[in-house]
Amino acid sequence: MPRDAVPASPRRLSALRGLAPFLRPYRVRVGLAFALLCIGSATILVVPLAFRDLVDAGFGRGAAPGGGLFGTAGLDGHFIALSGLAVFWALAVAARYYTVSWIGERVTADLRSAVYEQVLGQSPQFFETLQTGEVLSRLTGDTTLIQTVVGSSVSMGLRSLFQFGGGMAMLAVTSPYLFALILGLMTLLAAPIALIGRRVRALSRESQDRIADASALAGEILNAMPTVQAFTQERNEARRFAGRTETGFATAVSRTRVRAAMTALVIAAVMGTIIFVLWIGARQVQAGTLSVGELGAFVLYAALVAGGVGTLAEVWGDVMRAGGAAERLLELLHAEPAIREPLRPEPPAAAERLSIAFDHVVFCYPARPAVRALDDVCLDIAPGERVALVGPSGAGKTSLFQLLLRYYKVSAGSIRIGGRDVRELSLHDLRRDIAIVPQEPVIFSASALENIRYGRGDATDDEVRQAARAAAADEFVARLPEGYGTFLGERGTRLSGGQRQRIAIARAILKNARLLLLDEATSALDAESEILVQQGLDAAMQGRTTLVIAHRLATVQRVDRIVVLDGGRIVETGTPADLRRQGGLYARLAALQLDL
Ligand SMILES: Nc1ncnc2c1ncn2[C@@H]1O[C@H](COP(=O)(O)OP(=O)(O)OP(=O)(O)O)[C@@H](O)[C@H]1O
Repeated sequence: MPRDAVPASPRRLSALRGLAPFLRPYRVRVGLAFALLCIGSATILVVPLAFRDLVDAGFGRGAAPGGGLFGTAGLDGHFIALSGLAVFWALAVAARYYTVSWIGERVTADLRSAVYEQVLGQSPQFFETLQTGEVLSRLTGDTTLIQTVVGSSVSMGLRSLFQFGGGMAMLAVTSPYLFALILGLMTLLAAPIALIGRRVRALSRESQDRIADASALAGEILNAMPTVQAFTQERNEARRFAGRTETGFATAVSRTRVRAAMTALVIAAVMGTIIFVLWIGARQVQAGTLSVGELGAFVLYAALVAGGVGTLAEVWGDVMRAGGAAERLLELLHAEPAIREPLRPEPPAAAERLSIAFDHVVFCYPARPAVRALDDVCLDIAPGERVALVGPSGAGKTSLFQLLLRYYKVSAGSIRIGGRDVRELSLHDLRRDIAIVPQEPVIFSASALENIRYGRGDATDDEVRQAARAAAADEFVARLPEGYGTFLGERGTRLSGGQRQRIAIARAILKNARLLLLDEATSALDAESEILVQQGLDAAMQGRTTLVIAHRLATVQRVDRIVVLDGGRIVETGTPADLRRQGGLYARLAALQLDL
C-alpha cells in the first residue's frame, strides 16, 4: 500500500506530539507567534465593523452618536482609522509569517540533523533491512512535510479557526435572522462538497505515488547506465519510464477533472448563498430593519467564514500527512542500535602491539539466524603477528573482520583485543585501533588528498603523500590532471579498480592503527603494481598485528601463520610450508594455484 494512502488514525496524529521536544527550545518564539496570530485575527474581525460604520456614516443615515466603532468620527476620520487598521493588520501578518516560518525552518533543520546523527550510529544490521533510499526520503520528504505544517499550516489553521469562530459569532451578532439562513444553507451544501473533497485527496495521493514510482525507476536506471548501455536497453528503459509518466499524467488529469467540478460547485454554492442572503438582506434594508453598513459587514463576515472553512479543510490534509511523516521520523529517531556501548567502557590496552583472541566464537547473521557463519572459532594471535585467513568463498573470513569491528554481536563466545573483551571497549576506542582495507574500497566525492586524509583527519599534506607513496598511489595520483587536488568523482568513478584499492590502502596506512585488517587488498592490481603495493603493505605491517584475507595464496607466502577456514570452522593452521606438508585443504588449493 502506498504509504500516503494509510488512513488517518489517532495514533498518527499523536505522533505529532513527539515533535514537542524540538519546539521546546523555541518556546518564546512560539509564544510570540501565537500572540501575533491573535492580534492579526482580532484586527481582521474588526475590519467589517469599521466598514459598516464607514458605509453608514458616509453614505447611509449616519451612525448613532457615539454608537460606532470610532465614536462620532466623520467620513475622513473613518477612512483614516480604516487605513490605520489595514497597516496594523499588514504588519501583524508579516511579523507572524516571519516568526512562524523561522520556527518551521529551525525545527526542520534540527530534526534532520538529529535523525541523521541517530542513523549514523546504527549498526550494519539496520541498513540490511532499511534501504538507504528510504532513509533519504524520510530525511528530505518527511521533514519537508513537517516543515510545511510547523512553518505555515498550523498558523494558517489557527488563523482560520479564529476567523471561522469569530466570523460566525459576529454574523450571529450582526443579524441573527440572516445567520440562521446561512447556517441552514451551509449544512445543506457541506455534505456534497466534503464527499468530492475526499475524492480529490485520494486522487492527488495517487498521482503523487505515480510520480514517486517514475522517479524510483529513473533512480535505479541512472545508477546502472553502463549496464543499460552495454545491453542496449536505452529504448526499453525510456519506454518504461514514459509508461509510468503517462500513468501519472492520466491520474493527474482525473484528479484535475474532479477538482474542476468541485471548484464550480464551491463557487456556485458560495456565490449562491451570498446572493441569496444579499437579496433577503436588501429586502430587510428596504423595510428599514437593517442598515446598509450592517448588510455590508454581514457579507464580509460571511466571506471570512467561507475562507476559514476552505483553509481548514486544506490544513487538515497537511496535518494528517505530517502525522504520518512524524511517525516515520520518530521511528528512526528512537531506533536503538543493535550494538550497545558499554555503560562504563574499559580504557583500551596500553601495549604498543595488540593481541587478538577468538574464544569459541559462534556467529549467525541476524538475517539468517539458523545458519552458523562462524562455528566455534578459537584463534590466538600474538602481538605483532601476521596471520593470513584463506579458504573457499563464503567460508566466513570477512565475517571474522565484521566481528572484530563489532558491526555485529557474537552469538556465543568472546573476542578479546589486547586482553580486553571488545564488548567492554567503547566503539570509538575499539575502531580507532583498527585500520581496514575492505574488499570494495569506498571513494568519496572529494579530492584524492581528502580521500586519503579520511584515514586521519589531522594528517598534514606531507603525511598524506608519504602514505600514498607507501601504497604505490603517489605516482598515479601525481599524473591526475590536478594531482592530489583532483576530484575523484562520485563513488570514485574516475578511477580504475586498482587505483581505488591503492587509495584505500594509503588511507589505512595513514590511520596508523595498531591492528591492520586487509580484505583482499590487492585483488584488483596487476602483477607489477601488486609487487609495489605489497612492499608498501609489508612496511605497514611492520610491528603491527595484521590479519590478511587472500584468495591468491602467492600474496601470503611471507606471513607468520596461515589459518584455513571452511564452512565457518578453522580446519588447519600453520606456516605455508607446514600446511603443504599436511596435504589438507590448503595443500589442495596451493597445488591448484601455485604449481600451475
Ligand atoms: N549480511 C549478511 N547476512 C546474512 N548472511 C551473510 C551476510 N554476510 C555474509 N553472509 C553469509 O555468511 C557466510 C560467510 O560470509 P563471509 O563474507 O564471511 O565469507 P568470506 O569467506 O569472506 O567469502 P569471500 O571470500 O567470498 O568474501 C556466507 O555464507 C554468506 O552468505
